[in-house]
Amino acid sequence: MSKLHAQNLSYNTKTASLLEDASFTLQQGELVVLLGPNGAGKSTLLRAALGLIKPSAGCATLNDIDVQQLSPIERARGVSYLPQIRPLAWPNNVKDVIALGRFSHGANMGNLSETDEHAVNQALDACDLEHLTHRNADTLSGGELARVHCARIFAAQAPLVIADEPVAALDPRHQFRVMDLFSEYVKRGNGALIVLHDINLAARYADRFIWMKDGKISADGPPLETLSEARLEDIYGVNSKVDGLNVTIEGAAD
Ligand SMILES: Nc1ncnc2c1ncn2[C@@H]1O[C@H](COP(=O)(O)OP(=O)(O)OP(=O)(O)O)[C@@H](O)[C@H]1O
Repeated sequence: MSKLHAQNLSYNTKTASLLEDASFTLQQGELVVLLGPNGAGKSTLLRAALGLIKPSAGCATLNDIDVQQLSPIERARGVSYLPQIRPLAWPNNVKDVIALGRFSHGANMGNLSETDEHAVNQALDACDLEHLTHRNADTLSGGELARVHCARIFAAQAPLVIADEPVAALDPRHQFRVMDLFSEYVKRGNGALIVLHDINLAARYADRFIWMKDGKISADGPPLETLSEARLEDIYGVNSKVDGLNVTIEGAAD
C-alpha cells in the first residue's frame, strides 16, 4: 500500500510564513480534494510534501522514506505530479509529451517499449486525444493541452497522483471526463490528491476534503462532515446554501 505522509510541514521565506504545521496522509484507495482560496498555500503544501522544496520544519515520507532522500525517478515511480504551471520545454507532438510520463519507467523517447506504447495509447484514448496524437503540443487549445498533461500523468501508472488544478482550463464535459478518469484510477486501487476550485465538482468526486486557509490546514474529513455554510464563509468568505453535497454560492460575504 503506497502512502504519502506529510508531518507538521512548515515553509517560511525571509519575510513570510507560507505553510504552518500542516499534516496529511494520502494513500491508495482514496480520492482527496484539496480546497482553499487563492494564495492559501495549497501548491506550497504539495511541493513540500513531494520534496520539491525543503520545508523549514516537519518532514514528508513516501512509503516511510523521507522524500528529500528520493531521486526524481524514485519519487516519480511512487507519485505522479501534475503541477499548476506546466511549461513545455520544447514543442513536441502530443504523443511524445504523454510519453514523458514513462521516463520513470526508463522509457526511451522515440523508441518506446511495447509496455510504454500501451500505457501511452491507453492514456491518449482515455483523455479523448487520439485525433490529436501527431499535433504539435504548442498548437493545442488550453483545454486540449490540459488533457495532454492529464494523459501524461496517467501514462506514468504510479500508485499515487497529485494534480494541482487539473481541470481549470476545461469545458464542463471535459471537466467531468477528466474527473471520471481520476475516479476510475482510484477505483482501480490507486490514490489521488487533486486541487479544485469548483466545490460542487469536488463534492461529487471526493472521498475526503482537506481545507486550507492562510497556510494552515483547518479541516480534513469526508465531504458530508466538513462541508458547511459556515466553513465556506470561513475559508472563502462567501455566502452559500449547502444541502448535503449540493452547494450554491450566493456571493461574497462582505
Ligand atoms: N518563493 C516564494 N516567495 C514568496 N512568496 C511566495 C513564494 N512562493 C509562494 N509564495 C506566496 O505564498 C502564497 C501561497 O502560494 P501558493 O501557490 O501555495 O497558493 P495556492 O493556495 O496554491 O494558490 P492558488 O489557488 O492561487 O494557486 C501566495 O501568496 C504566494 O504568492
